[in-house]
Amino acid sequence: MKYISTRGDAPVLSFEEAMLTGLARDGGLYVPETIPTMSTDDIAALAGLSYEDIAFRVMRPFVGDAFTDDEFKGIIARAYEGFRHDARAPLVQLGPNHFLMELFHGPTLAFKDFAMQLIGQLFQFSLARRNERVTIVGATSGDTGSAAIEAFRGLDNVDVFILFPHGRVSDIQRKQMTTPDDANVHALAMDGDFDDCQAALKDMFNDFDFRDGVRLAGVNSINWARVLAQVVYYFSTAVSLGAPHRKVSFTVPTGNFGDIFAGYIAKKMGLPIERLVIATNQNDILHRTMDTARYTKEGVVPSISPSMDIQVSSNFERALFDAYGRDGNAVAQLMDELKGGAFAISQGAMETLRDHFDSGRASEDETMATIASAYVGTGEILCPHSAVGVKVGNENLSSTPMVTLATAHPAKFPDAVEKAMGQRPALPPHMADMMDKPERVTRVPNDLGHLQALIKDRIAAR
Ligand SMILES: Cc1ncc(COP(=O)(O)O)c(C=O)c1O
Ligand SMILES: N[C@@H](CCOP(=O)(O)O)C(=O)O
Repeated sequence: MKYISTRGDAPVLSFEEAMLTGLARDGGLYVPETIPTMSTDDIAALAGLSYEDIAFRVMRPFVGDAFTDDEFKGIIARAYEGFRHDARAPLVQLGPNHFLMELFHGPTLAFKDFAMQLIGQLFQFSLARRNERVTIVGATSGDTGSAAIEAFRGLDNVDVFILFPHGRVSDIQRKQMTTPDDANVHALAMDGDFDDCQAALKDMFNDFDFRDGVRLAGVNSINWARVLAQVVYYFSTAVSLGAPHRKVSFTVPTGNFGDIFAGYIAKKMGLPIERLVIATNQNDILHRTMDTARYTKEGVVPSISPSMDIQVSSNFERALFDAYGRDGNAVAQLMDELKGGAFAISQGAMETLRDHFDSGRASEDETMATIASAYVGTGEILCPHSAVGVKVGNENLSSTPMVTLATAHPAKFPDAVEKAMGQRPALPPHMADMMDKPERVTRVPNDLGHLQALIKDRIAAR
C-alpha cells in the first residue's frame, strides 16, 4: 500500500513512513494510492466480532507489510484496553430511526482517543524498531491536544508540544493539557484562534530545516493514521444496525473534516452508507461551501462548541482531491487561492461532493435547545458538539437509520450544558480531582520564530 500527496509533488511513502511524516513535503496530505474494498461477505462477517477484531480487519489492508498480523493485533489490543465501555463505541437510541454513537468512553472523553490511542501504540512500536526519536507538534481547539498528551506522555523518544488558543478552550480541556507533569509534555497557550495554531504548525512543517532538525511529526488529522483509525467505528456501528443488508446514514459534528472524511473512506471501501451529513456550528464555512460552491474564510466567532471553531478545515483538501479526479495540481492551485481567503469549486467537483455529503448548521440557541430537549426526551446528556450533530441529524431523518456521532463527553463542557439543561454533568471518577491539580503551561505569541526557538530549547534541555 502506497501513499501519495493531495498536491501531487511529494515522495510516495509506505504507511509507516506516511504516519511518521505527517504533512507531505509539498504541503499536501497523504492519502492511499487506492482505497481497498471489502465485499458484502467481508462486511457481513464483521457481525458479532469485537471492536478490536473489526478494527484489525478494516485497517489491515491499509498498513501493508508494516507490521505482522500478530504485531498489529497486539497494537490494537493495547490501544483500546483503557476504554471504559466494552463496546468501545456503544449505540443508544434517540428516536424511532435516530441513533447516537457514543465516542467518548476513551481516556480523555472525546472521539480523538480512538485514533490517538492507536497511533500512540503505532509510534512506540515503529520508533523502537527504528531506534528513532521524534518531536510531535500538535494544534488543538481542545480535544486533539489532550488525547495526544495522554497517548504520548512519559515516553523517552517523543516530545509532545501542543498549541492551543489561549482562552478559547473549556476549563476541563485546558486542565487536561496543563496538569500532566511528564517532562516530555509541553502545553503552549498561543495568542489567536485554532486556525492560527494550525497555520503555525503547517509553517513548521514547511520549514524543512526546522522540520528535519527536530524530526518533526504530526498527530493532527493531517496524519493519515488518524483518519484510518476513525474508519473503524463506521463499520462497527453500521454492521450492528444491519449492514451490509441495510443502508445507514451518519451525521457528523464537523470542524477539521477528519471524522466525516473517515466515514467517506468507509463508504468507498464498500460500506453501504446512504448519506454523510456535515453538521457545523455557527462557524459554518463547510455548510456555506456546500450551499454556494465557494469556500470563503470569515473570522471565527467563539461558540459553546469550541472544538469546532474552525475556518480552515484541513481534511476538506482530501475530499477535494477526489472530487477533482485526484488531480494534485488542481488542489495545489485551490490551496494557493485560499491564501487570498477564498476559492471557487468547479461544477463537476461540487456534484461529486454533493453525491456524498449533505450539510446543516446549528446556531448557539439551537444547540442549547437540543441539549435540553434530548435530555427531556431520552435522558441522554449531550455535549454541545454532539448537540450540533443531533440538531442537524434530526433535520435529515428518512427511512434509513440515521446515526449521529456523539464526539465528546458532556462533562468536558459543563458550563454550556448546565446553562442549557440546568444540571452540571459530573466528570467520571478517574478525573474527579482534575480541577484541583496544578497547571504547567507556557503562554506564547503567534510568532513562528519564537515558537521554533522555544521548541529547540526545550528539546536541547531534555
Ligand atoms: C468534540 C469534537 N467534536 C467534533 C469535532 C470535529 O471533528 P473534525 O475536526 O474531525 O471534523 C472536534 C474536533 O476535531 C471535536 O473535538
Ligand atoms: N477539534 C480539534 C481540532 C484539531 O483537529 P484534528 O482532528 O485535525 O486533530 C481539536 O479538538 O483539537
